[in-house]
Amino acid sequence: MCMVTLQRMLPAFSSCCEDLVSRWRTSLGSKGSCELDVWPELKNLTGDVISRTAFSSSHLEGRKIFQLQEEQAERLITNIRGLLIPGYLSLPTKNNRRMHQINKEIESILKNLVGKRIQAMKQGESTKDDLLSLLLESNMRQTDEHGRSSLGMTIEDVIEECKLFYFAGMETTSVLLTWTMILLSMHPEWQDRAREEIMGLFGRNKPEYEGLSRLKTVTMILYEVLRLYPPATLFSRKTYKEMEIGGITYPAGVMVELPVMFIHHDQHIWGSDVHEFKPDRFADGVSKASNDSGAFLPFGWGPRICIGQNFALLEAKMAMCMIIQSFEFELAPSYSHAPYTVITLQPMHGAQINLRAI
Ligand code: HEM
Repeated sequence: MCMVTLQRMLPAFSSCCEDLVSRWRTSLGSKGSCELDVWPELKNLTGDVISRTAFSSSHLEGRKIFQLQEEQAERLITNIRGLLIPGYLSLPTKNNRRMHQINKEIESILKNLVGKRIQAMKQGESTKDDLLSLLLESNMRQTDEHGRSSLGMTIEDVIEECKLFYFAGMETTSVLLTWTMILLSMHPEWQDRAREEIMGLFGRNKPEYEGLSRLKTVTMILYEVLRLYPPATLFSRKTYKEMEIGGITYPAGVMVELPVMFIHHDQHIWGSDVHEFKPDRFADGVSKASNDSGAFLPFGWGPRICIGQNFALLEAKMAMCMIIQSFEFELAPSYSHAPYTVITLQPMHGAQINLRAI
């Protein structure tokens, strides 16, 4: 996603963050402090951001889709964790019937939404600065340039892409923000350093694009969080023909897993302080942070690298700036540290944090 496009999405980022901060302010009560499990809150935030940036004016419909998809993911995990017998997913169990129904509901909302947008575009209505318009515009351009509609995506493809935005973009960014709040609670000296930088650049004003791209300490902190707690702990590839990797010959059809978590925690690459939270290691950029410039892989690598990485980092910077401008935070006594993987790396018992207004 190019920087100009991202810049145009900034108002959507900041208005979602404003909603979050004012909701948290309301929970503070008369003492000016409160305990909050920030994880579901931050999931709400990133879901809201994707809804608004993907579907702008129709973001309430977008939010409905994402809520349905969240229910779908939970039901799928329940199924996977349960006893798996061949054909189990096709049995008309209560869970499977609901999953089928959810699928139908999502597709029908999306079909309607995409159809309306295509109609509006054909009638020359001004396009919106959202992901759906970007997708449809580039699809139409491709169709025109080549004069063949077969190169463009079908409505079904567009619908699948819209669904992917949620899976790829919402959960990942929410866990990045959650681990960042947890680690800045564990390391208050870094919370202070981040606040100093943020207040120096923006004071109490709304962060703008120029300032966000000058944040150094906050960027180092986000990188260190992504190193220690990568939202995607591994990714997979399949050999499509016989090939040699690292001196071993693999036949076609072998699944190869890249263990991002292990690479990010390898002391031969990062040094003996590998398990410590030390954002300073990124002071001279990613390539100087370790002895292997390709070892930092939170967004994947190669042709399938995350297309949303700039989007995610800008969103995370905006959110952290607005949170840190308004609150000091520390871990609540009820917090218990238990990272575990359910597709993404999550805090098993939530992220209970004490917030205090500043
Ligand atoms: C901290 C946040 C994020 C992390 C850690 C992350 C991580 C990743 C990783 C590791 C991959 C590559 C998977 C592979 O190679 O098999 C990926 C792919 C992808 N990501 Fe992200 N992502 C994040 C945010 C986002 C956002 C916000 C969006 C959309 C707005 C997004 C959209 C995508 C898409 C569409 C792909 C598939 C690209 C392809 O297959 O060509 N991601 N992401």
